[in-house]
Amino acid sequence: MRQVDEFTIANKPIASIDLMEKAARAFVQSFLRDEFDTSKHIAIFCGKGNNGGDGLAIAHLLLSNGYLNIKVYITNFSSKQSTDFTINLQRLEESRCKKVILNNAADLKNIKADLIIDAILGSGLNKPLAGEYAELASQINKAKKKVYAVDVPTGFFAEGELPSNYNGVSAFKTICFQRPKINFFMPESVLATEQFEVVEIGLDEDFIEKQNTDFYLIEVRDIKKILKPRKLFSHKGTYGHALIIAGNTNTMGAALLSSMACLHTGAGLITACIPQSGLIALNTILPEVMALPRDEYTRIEDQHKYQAVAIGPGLGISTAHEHLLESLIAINRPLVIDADGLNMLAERQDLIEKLPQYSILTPHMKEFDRLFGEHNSWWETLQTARTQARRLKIVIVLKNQFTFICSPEGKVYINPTGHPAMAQGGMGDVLTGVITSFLAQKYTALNAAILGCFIHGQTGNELADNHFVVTASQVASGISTRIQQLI
Ligand SMILES: NC(=O)C1=CN([C@@H]2O[C@H](COP(=O)(O)OP(=O)(O)OC[C@H]3O[C@@H](n4cnc5c(N)ncnc54)[C@H](O)[C@@H]3O)[C@@H](O)[C@H]2O)[C@@H](O)CC1
Repeated sequence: MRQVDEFTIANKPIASIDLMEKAARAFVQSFLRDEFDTSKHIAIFCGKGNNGGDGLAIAHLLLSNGYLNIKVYITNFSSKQSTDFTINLQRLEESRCKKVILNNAADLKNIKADLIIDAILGSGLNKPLAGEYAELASQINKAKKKVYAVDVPTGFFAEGELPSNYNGVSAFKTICFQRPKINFFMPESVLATEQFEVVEIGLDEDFIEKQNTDFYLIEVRDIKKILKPRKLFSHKGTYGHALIIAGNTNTMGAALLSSMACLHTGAGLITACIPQSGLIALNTILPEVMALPRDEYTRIEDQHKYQAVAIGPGLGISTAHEHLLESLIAINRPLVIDADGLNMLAERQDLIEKLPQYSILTPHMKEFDRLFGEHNSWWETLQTARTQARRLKIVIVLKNQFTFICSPEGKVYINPTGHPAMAQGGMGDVLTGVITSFLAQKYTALNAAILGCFIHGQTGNELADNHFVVTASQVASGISTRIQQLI
């Protein structure tokens, strides 16, 4: 972002102070959508770098928007101050804004404010907080006020391994500039911010797009580019035959949910390979889906007739199932492997080495650790996932609130869709069905994973608008409508 910032200033008719003003305006616009009451007392904490410069510009703008109870606290913990901070400080001197200089954190007796804006340190953070900065962050947190952070909460690293003992500011919301920081997608970020919103500040988009990066945020426009409409004169054969090997006596629902999702995502034909005991349920609930009874099964005959094969949801672990997995891997055609398929793989590390290229693994964090060893942080987990995806030439879908899709080329695609209302059993089975369906329809493994995660999460998001909890069945049956809206 720093490079983009410099490029924009050098190549667009915009001075850095004006870019700061645009950033402050964008922050204030977003802030005003949440907080309308102009009688609120707002404490704005400013460092002396550009993050602090933003804070001063925000103070100025809030004053001109009728917020008269603004108090600006300036941290005087270092002698350095940025040019744009200095300019904005001069501008603020001319207003009636109350200012307090903090020479150390102890100068702050108590914070008499309804709201706090944190503009102490932003993306310039280059070491963990210590001394006065750490003390000030602790005092802000102890005040238990609603905190809005400017760009990045003070003390939070935008990228890289997050320290386990976070000691920075804990914000209610971070309003960040132009692009989300990668670490906002890590579960550990909840300690630093409950939510984040990205606001556009006019940085050069063409230049951003051309930057060399291994991290990509999946956006609607990407999905629209990948999705193909159904063609005139096409028939069920056009859209592939998916085989879903799933379900067991007590977990038949997993097979049904996966198959249902596969159906609503548009595969031409679907066969569910389930135990005899599930046939009545399958024929009753999903008459469109064919059955391949699994009782004595250790091999899948005619594997070539399936364009996509998934194994794992609710499958159960047994020697027969392990043989089945081994024989599928031996055929050397890409597979989608989930749940017990992954658990069996974890017990057979030799099979991991033989995984067909462009297979898709869909582990949650625990399954991932069983496969590739324990990790201490999400950043570490993500690095292993990238390395393994590249080494084995597979796609790894690392499931979480924000799912990371690691490609065989070592890139990471971050899926922004999904909702806490979806945190319920069966949701992963549905995702497997959706991805398998896209694979059957001849999307590449990477695109099937990207489409699957995005559309699955977006369907959940839409449902969560009107539901406290969104069930896996609801998501499965809502997928088709969502795809149609995207196309
Ligand atoms: N393109 C962009 O990203 C834009 C950025 N702007 C703002 O500029 C900010 C970045 O500004 P700066 O680069 O001046 O950096 P900061 O304002 O984040 O930090 C100021 C200085 O603090 C020092 N510092 C770092 N870690 C420290 C620590 N742990 N303890 C004590 N001191 C520490 C560093 O020397 C750093 O330069 C962004 O977060 C954003 O708010 C906006 O004004 C406009 C556009």
